[in-house]
Parts: sequence; structure tokens; C-alpha cells
Amino acid sequence: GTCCSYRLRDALHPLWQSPLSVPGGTRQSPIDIQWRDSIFDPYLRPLKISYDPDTCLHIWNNGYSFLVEFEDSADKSIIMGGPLENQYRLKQFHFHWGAINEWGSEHTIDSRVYPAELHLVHWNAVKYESFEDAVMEGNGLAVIGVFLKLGAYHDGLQKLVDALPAVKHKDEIVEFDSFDPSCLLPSCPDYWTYAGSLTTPPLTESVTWIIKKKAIEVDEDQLEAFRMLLFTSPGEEEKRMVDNFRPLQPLMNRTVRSSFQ
Ligand SMILES: COc1ccc([C@H]2OC(=S)NC2=O)c(OC)c1
Ligand SMILES: [Zn+2]
Repeated sequence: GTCCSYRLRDALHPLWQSPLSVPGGTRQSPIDIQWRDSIFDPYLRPLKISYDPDTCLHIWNNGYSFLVEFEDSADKSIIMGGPLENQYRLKQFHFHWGAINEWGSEHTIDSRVYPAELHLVHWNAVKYESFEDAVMEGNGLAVIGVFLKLGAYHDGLQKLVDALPAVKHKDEIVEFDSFDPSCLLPSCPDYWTYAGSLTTPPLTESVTWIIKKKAIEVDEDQLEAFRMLLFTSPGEEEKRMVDNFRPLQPLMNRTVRSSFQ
């Protein structure tokens, strides 16, 4: 189908010339989540999310995406419950998106691609001293994935969109305060969860994925604002920051669990 040809073409995208695989990787991300193959797990608890907007620090363009980073020296913005054994601290959130609305997300649901995907990145501050340590551990990170789809204007996202021109180029950073990222979560509590990895180097297999079933809606102008960002630094030949997603990876010997029937 068309989506496959898109995927193939994207797999050869400059960002991913060599199919980036981790030698011996058995739990790589992203994956296609086949709804009918996911297993309802009644022991999965509701996810508990508590973010403190005062922990919001800045937005910066790291040359792959734009990240909103949080102060994580205390348990102020945390998640727990769901599939998690410990409490995890919010470190940053960022997005992956396409050049056009037909593709852009990293995960897919029954091969359906979304125009963008939000990643809220948390680390296990009970077991590890820092995010950098947690990145290397099997239970080190918990990433909430939220799909973005084209639809109504998203009021909460606009504050972020308005700050993007200030971080147009790689390595630009701007202060960003009192933002509560829970405004970017769908109200539906349903999610899938599976054991996976980071989707850019170091690709470490340290992520407990929590993929929300419901997408949030954003409008065309808000998606276009993401596409105005650049991979490149000031003075370099401009390369638009688009298609910053990794191709799908094999499920191998993994089960995807659902929190809903
Ligand atoms: C060193 O910190 C990193 C490095 C890479 C990633 C990539 O892995 C996923 S997931 N999205 C990404 O852009 C990251 O995100 C949590 C954090
Ligand atoms: Zn990501």
C-alpha cells in the first residue's frame, strides 16, 4: 500500500542512510502495534501522572528535534503505576514528525501512520542516580508516546508553537517556563505497553514504552510550525527539520500488553 512505499522511502532518508540497527538488538523501537495481537493485562494499573509546571526550564533545538527540558533534581514531575515498578522523573519531552501529514510518527497502529508523535521521557530515579545512568539500564527509562493527528487547534500546544521561531537553528535555546505537559495528554486513560529502546543513538534497550491509544488533535498551522525548524546551525545551508523518525523495527520475541479490553 502507499504507506509501505512511504516507509521504504523514508527508511532511505538521509537521516537513516544505513538501516540503523543495534548489533544483537532484541528489543528495538519503534514497532507497529497490531491491536488484535496485543494482550489485555488486568494487572496493569492506571498510570499516575503528576507534573509541576515550575520544573519547566527551557526549549532547545538539539539538531534532531526540539526538546523541552525539566529540572529533575527532585520528585516534582513524576509518573508511577501503569506497568512501572518504580516512580520515574520527567526529564524532557520532544516530538517526531514528517514533511507532510501522510507520515511522521515513529510507532504505528495496525500500520496506520500519524503525522507526528510526542515522547515524554522519564527516568527511574529510585534505582539510578541520573538520567545518563538510567539510559544504560533495562528498566531505566519510561517514555509516554502520544500520537498527533490533524484536526482541531490545540490550545495547550500553542505556547510551544509560539516559542519555536526562537530555536529555529541547531543548538539554539530559549527559556520556557510554567508549562504543564499534561495538557498534551489525551483524556482517555487507555494505553499499550512493551519493552523497547531509544529511537536515535545510543538506541539503548532501556525504555518501558507506554503508547496512548487515543491521539490528540492539532491543526495544520501548528504542524507546519514544527516543519519550519532546521537541522542546521546558523550560517550553514538550511535543511528543514522534517522526517526525524526511525523506521519500524522487528517485534522479535515481544508481547504488547493493553490496559484496556
Ligand atoms: C540521550 O537521550 C536521548 C537520546 C535519544 C533519544 C531518542 O529516543 C527516543 S525514544 N526519542 C529520541 O529522540 C531520547 O529520547 C528519549 C533521549
Ligand atoms: Zn523520541
